[in-house]
Amino acid sequence: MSDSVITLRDVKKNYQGIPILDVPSLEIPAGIHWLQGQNGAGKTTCMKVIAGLIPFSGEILLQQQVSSKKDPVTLRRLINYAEAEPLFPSFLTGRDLLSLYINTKGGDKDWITDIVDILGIQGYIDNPVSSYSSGMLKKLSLLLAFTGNPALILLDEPLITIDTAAVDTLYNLIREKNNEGVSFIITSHQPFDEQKITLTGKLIVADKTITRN
Ligand SMILES: Nc1ncnc2c1ncn2[C@@H]1O[C@H](COP(=O)(O)OP(=O)(O)OP(=O)(O)O)[C@@H](O)[C@H]1O
Repeated sequence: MSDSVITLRDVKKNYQGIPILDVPSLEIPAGIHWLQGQNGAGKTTCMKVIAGLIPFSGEILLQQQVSSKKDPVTLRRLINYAEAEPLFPSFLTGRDLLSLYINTKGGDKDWITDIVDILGIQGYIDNPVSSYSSGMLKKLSLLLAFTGNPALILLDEPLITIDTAAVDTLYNLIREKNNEGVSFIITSHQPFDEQKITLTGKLIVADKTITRN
């Protein structure tokens, strides 16, 4: 695997003409990165740009090979994203969403089923997501971010609303997948337990740009 997981080249993102991100050049090495910045600095915008979920100008390269310009579909398949405050169509059940993700993204179904059990989602997986509490919804959304065979997983505020047992499970999942070569970019306003995951470095979003620290 290339040492670089994500490269940004002249990436610019505006909302209604207002510049939010302007990153001339950034290379992010493989590993586990903590994306930091003040409220409104542009962390979520940065994740949505990298995940290919919102339009932007410039180019993103995954592992110096897969280009957002030339191969956006492959790029999206290899990058998973869990939103800070997930929203899903209310009439779908957790199982509907899980099946949809597994069918679209592939990956190891048995491994995912084991995680459903470990996270304790099996008790409500057949209920519509409209009946889920915010923590239940968050666990489901984190689980969905681990489906398929991603090269990079983006987790936006994964520690909020989940209980301490789920936080430990999440740390274990991150460690396990990182050992298999998956990289992570994670935002959190709370510090990580660095006894449980080893961070590669920090990415700071400020003044519309992103710097490595
Ligand atoms: N859909 C949108 N339309 C217009 N402006 C937006 C939109 N989404 C975000 N913004 C603006 O872009 C800027 C960056 O927002 P973003 O959500 O990326 O920040 P953040 O660093 O994730 O913040 P927080 O720590 O509060 O979650 C903010 O000024 C915000 O108001």
